[in-house]
Amino acid sequence: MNQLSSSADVIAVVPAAGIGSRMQAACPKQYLTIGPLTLLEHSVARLLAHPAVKQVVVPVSPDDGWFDSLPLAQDARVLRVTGGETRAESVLAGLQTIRHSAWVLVHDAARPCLHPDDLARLLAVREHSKVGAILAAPVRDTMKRAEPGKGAIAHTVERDDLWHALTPQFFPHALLTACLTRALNEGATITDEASALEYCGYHPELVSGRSDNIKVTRPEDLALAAFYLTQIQLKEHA
Ligand SMILES: Nc1ccn([C@@H]2O[C@H](COP(=O)(O)OP(=O)(O)OP(=O)(O)O)[C@@H](O)[C@H]2O)c(=O)n1
Ligand SMILES: C[C@](O)(CO)[C@H](O)COP(=O)(O)O
Repeated sequence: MNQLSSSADVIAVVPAAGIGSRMQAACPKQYLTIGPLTLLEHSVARLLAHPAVKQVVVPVSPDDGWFDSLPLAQDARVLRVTGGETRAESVLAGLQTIRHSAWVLVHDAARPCLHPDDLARLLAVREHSKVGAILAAPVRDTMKRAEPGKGAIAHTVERDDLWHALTPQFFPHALLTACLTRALNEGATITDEASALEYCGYHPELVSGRSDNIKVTRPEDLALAAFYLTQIQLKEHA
């Protein structure tokens, strides 16, 4: 990738090598469309709309047959790399292509509704933090822990201080790469980037984010994401 002009610049990794099995769609969900664009294109565009985000690395499946047909593939700011068997391995593959960026953002391709204000507040964390932060939304519902393997309630989970982890997640490049590498090498269960830092003893900050920053995961999520994205874009162009 081109050397960045300033250490203030940020590179994003947008993991897009999943198959979207829970979506039960004809193609991986990152290539489903809202309006004229795929979820991937919406997610990348919302990151590149911020002036600090200079480049985006997109890990895709080795046999991905969709990415190269997108206009995105011709954008000099976007680099396709080969993803891994898990989201964490895909993110690490993306991180390993980055040479000159002190901080990195990781954002799910399946989260097209990122609000610019949330992104700006997350990026501001680097002005005071050396560990980084994630966007997160406080839990609203009463949370239940199920009895393992049964459709019955074991107990209610205390919801004070309980948050939904969202993305983007924002960390020093060297710290995230080191923590993710160690966590994967040691067989830790890593479902987001913050869990790799937690595994290594760090405590990333929680930046309260909008609950409409949903991850399109199940069939009913696509229409909701389309509604939220339309609402955000209407306000941006008001
Ligand atoms: N090996 C993988 C698995 C997932 N992802 C990406 O990580 C993001 C969040 O993962 P998830 O929502 O679980 O996507 P999928 O794994 O595709 O969905 P599913 O679990 O339903 O198959 C998605 O953008 C997905 O493309 C990835 O880059 N590499
Ligand atoms: C990273 C993430 O979106 C934070 O909530 C989530 O962990 C991704 O989980 P998935 O099962 O890979 O969708």
